[in-house]
Amino acid sequence: MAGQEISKDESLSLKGYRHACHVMIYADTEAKLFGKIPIKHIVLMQMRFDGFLGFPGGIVNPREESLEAGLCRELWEEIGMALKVGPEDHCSSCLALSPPDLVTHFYTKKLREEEVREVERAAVSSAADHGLEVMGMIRVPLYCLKKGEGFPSFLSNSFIDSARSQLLAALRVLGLLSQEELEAAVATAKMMRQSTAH
Ligand SMILES: O=c1[nH]cnc2c1ncn2[C@H]1C[C@H](O)[C@@H](COP(=O)(O)OP(=O)(O)O)O1
Repeated sequence: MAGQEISKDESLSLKGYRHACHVMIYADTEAKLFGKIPIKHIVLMQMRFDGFLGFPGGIVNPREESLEAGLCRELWEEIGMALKVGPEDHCSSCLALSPPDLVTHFYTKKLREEEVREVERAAVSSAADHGLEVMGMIRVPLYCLKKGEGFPSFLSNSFIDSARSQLLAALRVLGLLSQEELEAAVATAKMMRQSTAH
């Protein structure tokens, strides 16, 4: 769950807060699963060292660098290549529910499909954090197949902090999935979690 939304400027005036910046990298694609199911969009997340899914990024100290400069530095460590994320890519800033002294800033960055492939290659071959803090970049399956396979099943995973809410909000705001598709996937994921709970 996400905490209370706050403006980026207001959050930077708060005393004693830490700032975390993360980015959703995405692209359009013509690719089709099994040659027939349109994938439509590539959305990148990562499997973290702690077994949770999240977005690339990390803690930034705004007294030392801008949020965007700090995010790009974190990206260099996690994906192993320079990726420019600027203020124009800012999506939301929220007071985290836990820990209480954290602001989470979220960005979205649209690339071309070939550039996303480059990010994926660099993440494995050059990133300092690969196999350490980051176990690997992953693509989010946005389609929905029978019995909740695809996006609903993906949503049943464990996400770090507000990463799941950030994903759902970004897909809605960017129009990558419709409100109806999102609601159906969330409802199916909830049923899947209940049916597998011990
Ligand atoms: O994807 C995310 N969305 C929202 N919050 C996140 C996400 N990933 C981590 N976090 C939270 C968890 C921590 O409280 C901070 C910083 O985490 P992390 O990315 O692991 O940063 P460092 O490597 O410690 O710099 O944000």
